[in-house]
Amino acid sequence: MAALAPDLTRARRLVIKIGSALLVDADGLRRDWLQALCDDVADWRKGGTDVVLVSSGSIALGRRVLGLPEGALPLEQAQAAAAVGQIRLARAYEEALTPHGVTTAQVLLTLEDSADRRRYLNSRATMQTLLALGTVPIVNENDTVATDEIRYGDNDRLAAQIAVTCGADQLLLLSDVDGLYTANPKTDPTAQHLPVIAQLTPQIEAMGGDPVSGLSKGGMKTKLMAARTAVAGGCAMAIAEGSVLRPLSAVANGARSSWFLPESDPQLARKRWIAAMKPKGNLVVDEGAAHALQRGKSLLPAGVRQVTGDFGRGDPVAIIGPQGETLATGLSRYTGAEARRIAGHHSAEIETILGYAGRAALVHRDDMAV
Ligand SMILES: Nc1ncnc2c1ncn2[C@@H]1O[C@H](COP(=O)(O)OP(=O)(O)O)[C@@H](O)[C@H]1O
Ligand SMILES: N[C@@H](CCC(=O)OP(=O)(O)O)C(=O)O
Repeated sequence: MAALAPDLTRARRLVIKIGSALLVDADGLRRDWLQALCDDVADWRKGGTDVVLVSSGSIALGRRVLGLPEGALPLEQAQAAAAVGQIRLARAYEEALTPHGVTTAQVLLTLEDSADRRRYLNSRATMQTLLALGTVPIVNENDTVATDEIRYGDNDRLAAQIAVTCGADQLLLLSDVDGLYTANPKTDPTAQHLPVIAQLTPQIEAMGGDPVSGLSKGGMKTKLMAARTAVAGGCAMAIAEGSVLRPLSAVANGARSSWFLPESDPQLARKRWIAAMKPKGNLVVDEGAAHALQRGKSLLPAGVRQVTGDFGRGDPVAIIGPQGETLATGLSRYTGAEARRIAGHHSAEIETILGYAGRAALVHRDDMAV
């Protein structure tokens, strides 16, 4: 393993993406392989790593059960196959992990669940809770309802989004290739393997070639797009050969792979992401609150003089100083209507004013880019 590559055995929170071809072959579900993968997953859980599995395979499994023909399927048939396959897929993971005392949970998402702020916060909270409870979430795209406009279409990018959403420090894409090469190794015998990619330069991005289909499903292209999301979100990403039994142990023991190094720590990446958001409202604060923010404190309702805009919980708001200068962008823990009612009041009064106990801070320092 290259010196700079992260150590898989030391992952704090690990997201693993499993492609359809690894799970399903001409004879159906590869149960022995799945059991060996889950034996690895259980070992990593025992070692204290939180694990999320992003698994493809619902369409590949379902189409076999339904006896659908080879080749591309019309959308309705792919969705029907996904419905039939997903239930079997989730069951197979459950059967492989239960003997290890590991509880599984099924999570089905669409692109909208990360694009829409409220749904994003909801799915993030659910994932955090599932991990805090010690379960292994099994994630897939909700293919049965996801039409073209709202679907990722490939689980590489879904896995990267999940990794960033959950604050994972490592993402492992298990594929049929042991990493990124300077060109497609299946067609170019001179292609060189790249063990560590410290920066996603345009030269590296060009190595992905063209997507296999209009949906960018498959190939290296979507893996490089996933890498961009992961590393910008502070998560290291690896591409490794997954067809061997116990692929996590293989990588940990030095099997060839490619690692993309994170750009920054997740907290810094999150602040950058917040800073780039378009505010949906303004909170004008007094001198005391402005000073508190400079010292890294949260914004309490007591320091807020004026609230403008119609925003929801979790929406971005601009925090404006007494002289009209923009001090920060942050995510509001209250709606615009609620913020107007509690502005200027002490946090202890929130329950009396709103009729329920809310958070003490209007914008928490973790959710603020100053
Ligand atoms: N620069 C490259 N380096 C490695 N593989 C590449 C490259 N360009 C294209 N590929 C192709 O990408 C394939 C892996 O993508 P894909 O088949 O979609 O895997 P998965 O099913 O795991 O998502 C490899 O088998 C290889 O043929
Ligand atoms: N969500 C789809 C898989 C999409 C996908 O990315 O597939 P693959 O390229 O095999 O990882 C399914 O479960 O069939």
